[in-house]
Amino acid sequence: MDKVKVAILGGSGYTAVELIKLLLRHPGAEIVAITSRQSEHIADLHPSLLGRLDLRCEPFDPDALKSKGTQVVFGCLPHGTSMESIPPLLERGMRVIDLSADYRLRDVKVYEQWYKETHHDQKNLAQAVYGLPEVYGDKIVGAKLVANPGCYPQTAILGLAPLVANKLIELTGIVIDSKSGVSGGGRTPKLSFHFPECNESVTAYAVGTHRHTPEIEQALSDVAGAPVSVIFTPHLMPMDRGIFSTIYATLTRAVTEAELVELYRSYFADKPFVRVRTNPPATKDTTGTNFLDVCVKVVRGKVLVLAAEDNLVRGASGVAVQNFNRVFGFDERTGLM
Ligand SMILES: NC(=O)C1=CN([C@@H]2O[C@H](COP(=O)(O)OP(=O)(O)OC[C@H]3O[C@@H](n4cnc5c(N)ncnc54)[C@H](OP(=O)(O)O)[C@@H]3O)[C@@H](O)[C@H]2O)C=CC1
Ligand SMILES: CC(=O)N[C@@H](CCC(=O)OP(=O)(O)O)C(=O)O
Repeated sequence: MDKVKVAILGGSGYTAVELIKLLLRHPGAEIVAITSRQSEHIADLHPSLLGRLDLRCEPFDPDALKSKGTQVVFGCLPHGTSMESIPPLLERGMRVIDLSADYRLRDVKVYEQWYKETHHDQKNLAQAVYGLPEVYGDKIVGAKLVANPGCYPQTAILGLAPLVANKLIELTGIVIDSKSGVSGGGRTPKLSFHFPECNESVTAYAVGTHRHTPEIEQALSDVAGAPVSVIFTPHLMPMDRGIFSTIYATLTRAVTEAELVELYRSYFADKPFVRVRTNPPATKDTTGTNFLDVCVKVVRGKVLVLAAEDNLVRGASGVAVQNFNRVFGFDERTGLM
């Protein structure tokens, strides 16, 4: 089988370099182009790629990408920028897996409310598939535009899916307390991520306003078949990478921890990247992998879910490759195990 020809947008960023490393190991993918506003060799932008990929970054030009035979483009751009770049790629018949948030929320009004930006590509929003394979797996097969999920939402959605699918918790007032490493904010410099600002310190941010709230609610409402509402609070942790979420919900009936562990094991039995554990996971257990580790506990009548992942792999580039595998008919695990 010929390799699928791949292009990547936003070459200098963190998700791009993770994606490049994963795709270099993928037997069915060939990177034919990387775009960047910087006309540099990719190994000058990311020295870890020295000797592994001999490619100079190029300016974004949809016709040039098409002329190289590109079949799929991974967008590793900030939200807002992504929706400007993607329409001409789709028009030229290339598929897109977008790592930004621009195509995740089905309701454009919800996007504009939470992102405080006008959505410029409602046409393609209508055909986008939310790329969380464990929930929307069949819809991703052959999709033209995949909206890769956010990093935090994956821990919350997968952590809660078995409970909401089985109506075991109240669907309002679910509390999601999440912590992220600093790479979650990308490579582009921001003051709050400057080493002396965030090292040896922990803080919450975007309290009550974080844009992942509606994304979590949209997916969990799909799983529940009824509206779900959550209180989501992210925290910045002085570590390079990793996300840890502690989730609290109220049980609708008495159930033992052993029954819940069994439920989680059976719900994720055919989902190779979700590992159900009986002890609390640690971010380090998942570093550099596409695994999302989850543990469920019952404490004083409440259910607690503890979930950990690597924000750059499972939270972004790894799940993007998982989606690539689904779109092009590879085994879901290809290049990721
Ligand atoms: N970091 C994470 O953990 C996660 C990130 N995401 C999402 O993935 C996307 C990429 O994130 P990440 O790699 O971390 O971000 P980075 O800031 O590390 O990289 C984004 C890249 O996009 C390019 N870029 C930035 N601004 C513009 C602009 N105005 N116009 C054109 N290109 C621009 C730059 O590349 P160049 O200079 O080469 O042009 C930049 O390096 C974002 O949408 C992010 O929200 C999703 C899940 C997790
Ligand atoms: C630590 C940190 O700043 N994290 C980022 C998460 C970014 C991300 O993955 O989200 P999108 O793809 O939805 O932008 C944030 O909270 O904005």
